[in-house]
Amino acid sequence: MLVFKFGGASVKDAAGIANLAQVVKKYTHEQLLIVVSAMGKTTNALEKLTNAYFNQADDVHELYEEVKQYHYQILHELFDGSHPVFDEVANTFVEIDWMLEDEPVDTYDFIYDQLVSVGELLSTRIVNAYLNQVGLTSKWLDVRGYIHTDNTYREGVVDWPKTRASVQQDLPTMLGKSIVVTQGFLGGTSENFTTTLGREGSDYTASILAACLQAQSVTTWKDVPGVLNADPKFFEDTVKFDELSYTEAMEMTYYGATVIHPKTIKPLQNAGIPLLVKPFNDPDAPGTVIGNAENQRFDKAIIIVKQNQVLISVSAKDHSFVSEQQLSQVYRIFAQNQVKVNVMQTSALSLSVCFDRVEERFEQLYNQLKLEFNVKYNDQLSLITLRHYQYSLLQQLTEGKTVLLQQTSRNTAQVVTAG
Ligand SMILES: Nc1ncnc2c1ncn2[C@@H]1O[C@H](COP(=O)(O)OP(=O)(O)O)[C@@H](O)[C@H]1O
Ligand SMILES: N[C@@H](CC(=O)OP(=O)(O)O)C(=O)O
Repeated sequence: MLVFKFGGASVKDAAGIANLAQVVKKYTHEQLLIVVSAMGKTTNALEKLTNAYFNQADDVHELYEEVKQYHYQILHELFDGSHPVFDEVANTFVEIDWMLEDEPVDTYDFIYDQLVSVGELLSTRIVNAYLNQVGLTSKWLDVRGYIHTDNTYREGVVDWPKTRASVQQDLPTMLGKSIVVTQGFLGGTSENFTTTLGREGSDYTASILAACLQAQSVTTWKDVPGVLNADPKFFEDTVKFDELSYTEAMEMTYYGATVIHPKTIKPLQNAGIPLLVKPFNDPDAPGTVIGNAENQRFDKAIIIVKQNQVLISVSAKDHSFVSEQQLSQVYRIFAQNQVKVNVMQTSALSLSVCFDRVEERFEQLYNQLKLEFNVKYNDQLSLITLRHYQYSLLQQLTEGKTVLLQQTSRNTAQVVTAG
């Protein structure tokens, strides 16, 4: 049994969905579970809609119409107007209609998940209908009844025993009968509310389902030839890895390589399932196999750049030395605000922490820190991480930039720069 994951870029238009079907056609001799993300940039559009609705802004209906138009245009390109998928999609939009009618009373994170999740519900309806239309028998599955999470909205924590039991109970029989198409990124709470697993979490969904089903492999179909030593959107002369160890892949994604969601690798490593990263526009190309590759040599360094970073500097109000108690207090505040620390450095009198600027969380984090400490910060920074680096590359990448923090170990160098 194989698990395929198709991300937003692969299903961004009608041609993408037709291409998905062509890829799937090559594997009809296998049992196939297909995990699909929201189409194109739908999640970003739904995030905007959530913000507008939460703040009761004037453009709520305009933003909603844009999402609708985008989906209906693709539907009209793929299906005859009388196809039942039009009703399925309309019924899915009704979930948004109901929410938008009332004023927001729940928390932002709760509302976010109920609205943003619609992207994956729509894309899977469309993909499933299209596969059936071209003769690839497939069934739509609501993943929210299978991936059980707690109620940490926007960052649902998976209840593995419950998830494993549900998945193992129904999926093997379903997969024996047809292809199964389901949503990435989503989970469900015990009260049947929708959760999401964190932005770009569909890779993680594929990994969870594969681990529960002891799948042969997971393939994530991407717009790149495989895992490269750097993001080709920002660097020229990148090289593709034919193989990569689970450990190296975990390190890369932990430091911010966006090609795979960081939570994806561990469940696959535990279950000994390889992760294939392949190009959706050249399905026969070998891509990258992430598995038990050992003693790998890295002739070229891996470069990971995270933008929109904040470097905050915290010191005691009484100007005393940084103590373990203060360190734990600072970490507690970061954890409470669900802000992940990317790099941390202490000196005698201050503690510097680098993290992603997430607008909805930043203000509260800053205010809480300010209550207990003296706080200064710089923003709009970049965090450059190099794995298997040479000193000359570090110099080259930081040339002409102001370095605000630097940390190096034998394998890894991290630099926070302005600009
Ligand atoms: N080291 C890397 N190797 C390959 N792609 C990378 C790397 N780092 C970042 N990327 C980016 O990851 C993108 C593919 O991942 P993503 O956009 O999450 O795909 P999808 O959402 O379609 O699953 C590429 O377009 C590329 O810009
Ligand atoms: N649609 C969600 C989940 C996801 O994983 O998407 P993608 O596979 O396109 O990165 C997001 O954009 O966050």
